[in-house]
Amino acid sequence: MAFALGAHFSPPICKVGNISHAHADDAAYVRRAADLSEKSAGFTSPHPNFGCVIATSSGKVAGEGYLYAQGTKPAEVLAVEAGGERCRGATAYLNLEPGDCHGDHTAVSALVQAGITRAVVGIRHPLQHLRGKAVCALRSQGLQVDVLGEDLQSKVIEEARKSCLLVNAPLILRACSRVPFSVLKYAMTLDGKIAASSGHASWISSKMSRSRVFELRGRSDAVIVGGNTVRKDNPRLTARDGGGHMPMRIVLSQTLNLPKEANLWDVSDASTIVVTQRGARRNFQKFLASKGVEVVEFDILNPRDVMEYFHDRGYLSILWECGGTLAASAISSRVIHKVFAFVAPKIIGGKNAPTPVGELGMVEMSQALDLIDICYEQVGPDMLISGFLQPVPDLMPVIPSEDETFAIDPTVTPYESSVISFYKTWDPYGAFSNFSPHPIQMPDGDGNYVTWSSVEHYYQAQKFIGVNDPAAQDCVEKIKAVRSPEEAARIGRSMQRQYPDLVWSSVFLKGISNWLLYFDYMDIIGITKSVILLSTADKDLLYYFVYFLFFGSYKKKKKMDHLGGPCMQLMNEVRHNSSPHSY
Ligand SMILES: NC(=O)C1=CN([C@@H]2O[C@H](COP(=O)(O)OP(=O)(O)OC[C@H]3O[C@@H](n4cnc5c(N)ncnc54)[C@H](OP(=O)(O)O)[C@@H]3O)[C@@H](O)[C@H]2O)C=CC1
Ligand SMILES: Nc1c(N[C@@H]2O[C@H](COP(=O)(O)O)[C@@H](O)[C@H]2O)[nH]c(=O)[nH]c1=O
Repeated sequence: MAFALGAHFSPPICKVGNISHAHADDAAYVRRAADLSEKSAGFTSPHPNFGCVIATSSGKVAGEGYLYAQGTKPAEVLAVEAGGERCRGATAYLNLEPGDCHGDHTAVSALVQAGITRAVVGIRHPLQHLRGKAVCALRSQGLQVDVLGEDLQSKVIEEARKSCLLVNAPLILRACSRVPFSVLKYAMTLDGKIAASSGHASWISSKMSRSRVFELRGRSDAVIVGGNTVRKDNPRLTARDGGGHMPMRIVLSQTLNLPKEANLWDVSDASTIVVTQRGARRNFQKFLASKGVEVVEFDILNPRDVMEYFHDRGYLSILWECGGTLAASAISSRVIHKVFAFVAPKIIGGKNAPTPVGELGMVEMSQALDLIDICYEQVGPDMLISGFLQPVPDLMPVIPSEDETFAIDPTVTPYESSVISFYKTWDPYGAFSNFSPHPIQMPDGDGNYVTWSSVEHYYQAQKFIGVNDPAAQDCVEKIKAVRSPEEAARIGRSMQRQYPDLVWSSVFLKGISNWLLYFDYMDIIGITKSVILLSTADKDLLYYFVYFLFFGSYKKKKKMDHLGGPCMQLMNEVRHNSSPHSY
């Protein structure tokens, strides 16, 4: 699949004065960058969408690129590679200011070295620790940098800026709130029902609409349903594209009165988490755990707390495919940002047939929630109506960080400052992440050094190396071949789910050495152990991957099975020993 193109895109011609002509061109190229940036959707877990278009002074596109996945080549690098010599004196159009999770200014250096003389940036990076850095770096290298809405202002520019905001809405939201971007999707008949009175709902929307839903799932970190939808529909909630990104499946159930036989308990294709109320049906919780389903308990199960929890676990984008009961609760809790309603030209009737949104406590039409930025699209015989329930926060002038908001309004709780949380490479401290895109060299069984694209590639492959089974060897080769650490993780985890016995014992034995490798890896990427010691001296280092079943759960301090305990012990030693750790 090509993702760096020498494309044939030309901006629409505008015949009004020179400035508006230039603005129309700039706006069209930035919009093109925003459209391109979306092409990565569904390949890996959602990540910031970056696109880059390079246009020559005569208005021809020299090269284009988009970020395929976390940890792969930046869009700017791909675009200058495609543009070659034609980049000299050209303008680079970026929907989003580059983020520097590599620690080596890759995107900025690529543009400078290619001879780009002007950059037009759709929006500044929303994350505080990256915001403005690349714009400054490019300017300090002598490039003219125009940021939409700051250096360029007009109606067309404003529209282009908006397309940049929309294409990265989940990231923007992450910068200013503590919940993931949530989309409520449903399919209803023309008379507003999401099922017949019997509860039967397959199918309301057409095959084409349902394929569109698979695509939406592929763009999401997780899909959520309520307990009743599990009981009535026995859904699978997979993206169905055979090998692409599979969202986590999440069930919210207070009673845990769920069937023993359910498609969601088969975790061979995708993982499932059941979120429930503390103490609910302990035996059923054990049963779910035996199936490989994670159970998370809350004191009171409300959508906002659940969303804050998944935000803290690094989730960026959630698709709600529940019925009206949970949908109403989620809307009331103000966690739903966007709605996708598929309306099918069918009438089913039924006084008690369920509707998409249950009780919201509104009594007058003036209280109705108005959608904004509405789109109407025909999908086969159905109409898809989408729109935002809450505006995407504007970055102008600057979204205050939660810490800054706390300084003004102490009732707003800032992030727990004693915890360093990282998972995604673009988060603060993201370079610590096992997804960080730095190749490592590790000795193989014969002592020869082999290069792995990232620690994640190496780690996932270790699960199968030495396992005497052709399927395991095939899996190692697949892991080696994929470009992004997240793809490596997907292959490794899905094999692990399919063949738990094959994998487990070998991983267990290798576990500690992998952890030690992790510290070596930090040396490789230039973060020495002493820096770790300094920067974490009075902090709890919260490694998200200790959530994984294998490591046990450090945060919940519940199960320190497998590696959870030894990891924390080792970390405490590293943190508190002044002498270098011996390994
Ligand atoms: N056409 C469509 O797009 C869709 C249609 N449907 C249809 O809708 C019907 C089911 O609708 P509905 O009963 O509303 O299903 P929901 O998916 O909304 O499930 C409701 C259940 O969610 C759980 N829940 C957990 N936390 C909360 C909370 N804070 N507030 C509310 N509920 C919570 C409870 O589960 P528990 O009881 O286990 O504690 C509750 O009974 C089915 O007939 C199904 O076919 C469903 C989804 C989409
Ligand atoms: N009935 C209905 C939908 N229902 C939703 O899809 C789920 C089933 O997903 P799966 O088992 O993966 O095919 C179901 O539980 C409910 O959330 N969706 C739609 O796009 N159109 C429809 O007509």
